[in-house]
Amino acid sequence: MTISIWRYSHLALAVSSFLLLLLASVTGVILAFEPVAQKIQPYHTAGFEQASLAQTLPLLRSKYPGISELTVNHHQFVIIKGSDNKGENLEAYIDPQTGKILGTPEKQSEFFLWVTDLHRSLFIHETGRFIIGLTAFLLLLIAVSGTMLIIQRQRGIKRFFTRIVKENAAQYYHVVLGRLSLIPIILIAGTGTYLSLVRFEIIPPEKVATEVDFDAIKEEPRQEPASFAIFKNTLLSEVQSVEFPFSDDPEDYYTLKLKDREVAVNQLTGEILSEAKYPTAQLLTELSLDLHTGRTNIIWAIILAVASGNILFFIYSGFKISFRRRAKSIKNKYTLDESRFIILVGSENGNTFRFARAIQQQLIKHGQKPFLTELNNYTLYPQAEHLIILTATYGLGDPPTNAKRFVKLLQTTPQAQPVRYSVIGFGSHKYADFCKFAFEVNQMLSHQAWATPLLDMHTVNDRSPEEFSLWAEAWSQQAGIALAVLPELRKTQTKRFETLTVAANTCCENTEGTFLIRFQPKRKIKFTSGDLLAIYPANDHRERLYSIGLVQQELQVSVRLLPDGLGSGFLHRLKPGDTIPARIIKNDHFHFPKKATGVLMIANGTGIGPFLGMICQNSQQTPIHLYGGFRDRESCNLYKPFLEENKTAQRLTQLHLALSREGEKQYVSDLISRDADLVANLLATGGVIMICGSLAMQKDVTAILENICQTKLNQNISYYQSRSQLLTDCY
Ligand SMILES: Cc1cc2nc3c(=O)[nH]c(=O)nc-3n(C[C@H](O)[C@H](O)[C@H](O)COP(=O)(O)O)c2cc1C
Repeated sequence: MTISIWRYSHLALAVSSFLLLLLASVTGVILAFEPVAQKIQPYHTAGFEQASLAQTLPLLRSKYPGISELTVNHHQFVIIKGSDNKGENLEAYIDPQTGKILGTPEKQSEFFLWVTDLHRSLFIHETGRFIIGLTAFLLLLIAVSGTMLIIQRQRGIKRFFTRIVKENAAQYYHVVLGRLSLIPIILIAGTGTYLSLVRFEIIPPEKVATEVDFDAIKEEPRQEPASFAIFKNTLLSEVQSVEFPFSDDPEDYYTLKLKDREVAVNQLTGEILSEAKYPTAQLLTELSLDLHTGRTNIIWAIILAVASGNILFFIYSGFKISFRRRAKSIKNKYTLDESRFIILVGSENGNTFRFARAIQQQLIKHGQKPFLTELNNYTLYPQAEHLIILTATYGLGDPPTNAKRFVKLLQTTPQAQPVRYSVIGFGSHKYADFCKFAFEVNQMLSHQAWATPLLDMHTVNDRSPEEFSLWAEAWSQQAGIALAVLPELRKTQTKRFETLTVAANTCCENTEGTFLIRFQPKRKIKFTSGDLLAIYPANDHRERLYSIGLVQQELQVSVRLLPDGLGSGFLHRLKPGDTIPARIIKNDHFHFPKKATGVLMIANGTGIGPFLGMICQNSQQTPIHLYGGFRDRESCNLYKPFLEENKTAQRLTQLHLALSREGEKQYVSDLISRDADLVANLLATGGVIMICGSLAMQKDVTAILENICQTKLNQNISYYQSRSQLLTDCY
């Protein structure tokens, strides 16, 4: 059964009963204090547990000849009723060992009576009792559907009590407290339902049948009550009540109402005149009352109070979670037939929609006509030029409910015209399968003839606005539409510019138009290889991003001079000593892995830039294989001395060059095919593959890696992507 069925049932039940549940819980919390208040009264006596009827009954009968009844209440206080020596009515708490009167039972407090009436029947008698009974039953169903949701969330019944990932406070405590109070709540709800069924005689009442044969009553052999076997063998703690014989007449007898049966005892001989076990329904009713009210045990009463309090919290947090999910509601100004920009969302709890709407609003601001919908609604988009997919991941790397049909739809619905796509995965590193579904979607799109990637896939950990705006900046650059920094998502962030001084620029030394430029930041700033440098070549909103290598404490970027290139032209003209304003953007997903058995770096052209820095920083001598794709030997000469030097220093294990216009005319993808065993072994033993360079190269290499994963490792490539064993930063 899918998560949504349980979720919708859970929500529907909660919505239909929440007002009554609110009332029942508040009154339940109050009523739980009644047994506590009662129990702390000083009528419990030492030795009660050991006292037998043989000790107590003769003593009481001689001390109070008019005694008619003894009762042991739920707090184990002993009460006697009858008349005293002056013929006055007697009702008192007594010490069963001495017969001493300890106090007089008071009437139940008016306040508790009032709350009990409200709790049981809403002051509307039988109708109210029925409504409350139904509410208890609904609570039972809510608890069952909630249990199913926790099992699904925790991925199996065995993991029911394992750690819960803290996504947000409402959700976290809803689940944590739900698990803790599950048993008390099921008991409250189950016993409440049962008591209503008894009350309405849906469970038919059965009478206890104690039939005494008066003709068979004997007067001999007489015994003192203290010697009656039944009295000797019965403890006071097993008794609910004892009715004393009305007179000395042999036909009057003792009636013992014990916990499980009723016994009639001859007052002269101690013989058992009749004995009847209570029917199961009656025993269950007593047990239900004990469990539902906490009347027998002060600790249980407190647990019930806490559980009822938790129900109040569940009502609050449950609605909070639902309102957040309702944030999914989609509003479109334009139809799908007229949109060039299609935004598709996979979201379970609604958060991803916030990001999608921000893109939608930005595009509208730029005069575009975006269309936003759920992944499950994927269809033909006749005007589409751009597909932007934002999706969360759930379960074992599964799609959210509103994206479950997407994979099938994508296979059966090819777009008629070429479309450029970009996928943003929303997930959390706290889960093993980080953004797995998004990786799968990206992979599937890469196999569609009509689809071309506009960008490398981006991931957003824990809904980080910074990571999302990194995608926005990259997308803006490629699409030529500035998605402003999404101020609503980055409320607290203001741009911080650094001043960088050019330390060296190799612009004049080569013919290929590729050059290395190094900067020295004016103030001490923390950055590392793989982070991004944002520059503003025209001193306006136009931003250009370059992947950073940290080399000898300087910030180095590798640039290819493009004809009319705004950013590359600007950098090419810079001379040592020049200063520029720039921003450094953290790019955590493309940092050198802290723990890896080995790293395989794949780059073409200037994509080698961040790897130069990472190799330089490899002081731990993690085995690194660098696969570099260049046109010819000449074009890799810029990096050659540096790489040789690091190889000698054992910071680089092996350099594999693929030259596309010289010798065997190879691409890096050919070398990866050739070294398939090395790749498979690396992935299987916890190594990491990093790719940086053009999207076209990335596509070819990923196809080969996909094949290696499937044939040699029996896994999908997304398995390694979601475990951060395949990192990409391509453009
Ligand atoms: C029960 C549960 C399971 C999750 N499983 C994963 C997972 O396997 N991989 C992952 O990257 N993120 C996982 N996440 C994190 C979500 O994908 C992430 O918080 C996302 O931003 C939620 O977006 P949404 O609110 O639009 O559904 C999980 C979250 C929850 C609550």
